[in-house]
Amino acid sequence: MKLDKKDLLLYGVTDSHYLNGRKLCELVEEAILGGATMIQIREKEMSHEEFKQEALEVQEVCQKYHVPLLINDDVKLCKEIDADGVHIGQDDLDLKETRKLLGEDKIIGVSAHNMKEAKKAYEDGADYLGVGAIFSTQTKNDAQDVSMNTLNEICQKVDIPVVAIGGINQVNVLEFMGINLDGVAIVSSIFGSEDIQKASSLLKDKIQRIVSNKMPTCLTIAGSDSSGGAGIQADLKTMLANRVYAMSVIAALTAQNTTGVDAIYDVDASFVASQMDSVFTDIYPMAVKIGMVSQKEVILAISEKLKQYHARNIVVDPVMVATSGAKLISDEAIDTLKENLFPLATVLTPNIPEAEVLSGLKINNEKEMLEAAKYIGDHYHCAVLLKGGHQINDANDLLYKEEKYQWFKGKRINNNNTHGTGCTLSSAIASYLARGENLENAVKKAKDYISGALAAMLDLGQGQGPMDHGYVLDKKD
Ligand SMILES: Nc1ncnc2c1ncn2[C@@H]1O[C@H](COP(=O)(O)OP(=O)(O)O)[C@@H](O)[C@H]1O
Ligand SMILES: Cc1ncc(COP(=O)(O)O)c(N)n1
Ligand SMILES: [Mg+2]
Repeated sequence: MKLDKKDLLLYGVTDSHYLNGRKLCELVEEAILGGATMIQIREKEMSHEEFKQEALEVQEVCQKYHVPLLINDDVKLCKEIDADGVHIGQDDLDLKETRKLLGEDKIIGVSAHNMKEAKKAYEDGADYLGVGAIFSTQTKNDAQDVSMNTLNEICQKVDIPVVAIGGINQVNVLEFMGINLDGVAIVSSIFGSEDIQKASSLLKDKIQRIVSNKMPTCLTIAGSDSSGGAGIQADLKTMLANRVYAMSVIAALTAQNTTGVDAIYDVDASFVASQMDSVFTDIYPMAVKIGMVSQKEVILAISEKLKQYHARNIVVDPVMVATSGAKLISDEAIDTLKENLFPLATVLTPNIPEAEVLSGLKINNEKEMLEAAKYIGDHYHCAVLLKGGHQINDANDLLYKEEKYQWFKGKRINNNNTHGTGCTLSSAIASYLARGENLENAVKKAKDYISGALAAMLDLGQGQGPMDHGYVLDKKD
């Protein structure tokens, strides 16, 4: 039997610690009834004869439901009972040797912990890769940790199916959203469950949606702008216009229009946390933009939740003052931002006045922009996009990342309606990160988008009006 990559979707790996006096074949049957698409038996502490007896019983169940059965490590046993294949680790038998012994018709899976091992396994003829441990796991205490980035890179660059393994459960399985994998291999969250069938069914449902999803997902955590040009409203419009699915966690409400901010109503930190739980445990965002967060407790809650859910592609717009001049954050909160949120950021996007506050430097020209960006990036260990919308003549933005500078040039558009420019730019960057672009390309595309939105010359309101976020839709007329 050759491997059909659909068989990897929910790959149940057994562990006799979870038997509780029951037979392994019964547990496997429950897992298959719940939706397991492939089974591996993995017994580290059994005699060959015992293992063989158990394997034969499991094989009968697997054959009944046409589910492939693989044996962990034991090539001899695989041959003896004519199982569908083996899974081998880096320290077990050599892959080429295993292929010689088993022939082309058997499935051989290989564990990989990094790109080098993954490429070698591919070259030597592995049928699939098991990449992990992604999360910490009790099943295997010597397991090496593999980052989500490494997993993603292996999925993109190595041309054989990939399953993730290691500590995957009902909640963290959602973190694979946007990673191009073929399935998940699971021990405890299937075989250690009270109801194996139900647990398998829930996991299958989640992983199925993730594997087949084509829509990038993006979250904004920010303040509401009643006039719709900045904050949450600008973010959602921007994300839609840049073709990602947009979600929002509202961290503050403002009574605001194009002439100014009339009132601010803070949202409770615990309610911000609840919103984040609701989002992250259902539609996991592939990028997160953070805008106006005015209170210390709210910032602390946000950073805790971002860590808990291992959020990635985090764009932090350190909103301090609205374009209209109103202060949007307390001084105490600025310190909390620096300490708790900046270290989690993929990129920070201060405007010139914000960069002055964060660096303590005056910025009057492009040379001083370089100095301030470097100071902030080196200080907070993240990339910095210092926006050139204020004071300095051209609308040139500066990216400082890992000691390198890159300018994103923009012609200054003679448009006084710049309400929400910062919100819009950071949301567009998050959208392109969610779409899988690297930071440099995401900034370039976001800059093109905002230039177009300004050039559309919408003119609403009595003050500094909003941009036309939907200008890209005109092309479809
Ligand atoms: N008049 C303008 N013409 C062209 N681009 C602009 C103009 N004003 C702002 N931008 C661009 O909009 C983005 C947001 O910048 P900025 O207005 O400085 O941020 P903020 O809204 O946080 O103050 C940047 O890419 C900046 O270059
Ligand atoms: C709720 C809210 N959040 C952020 C901004 C900043 O606006 P800008 O993008 O112009 O800096 C704003 N005016 N209101
Ligand atoms: Mg602005």
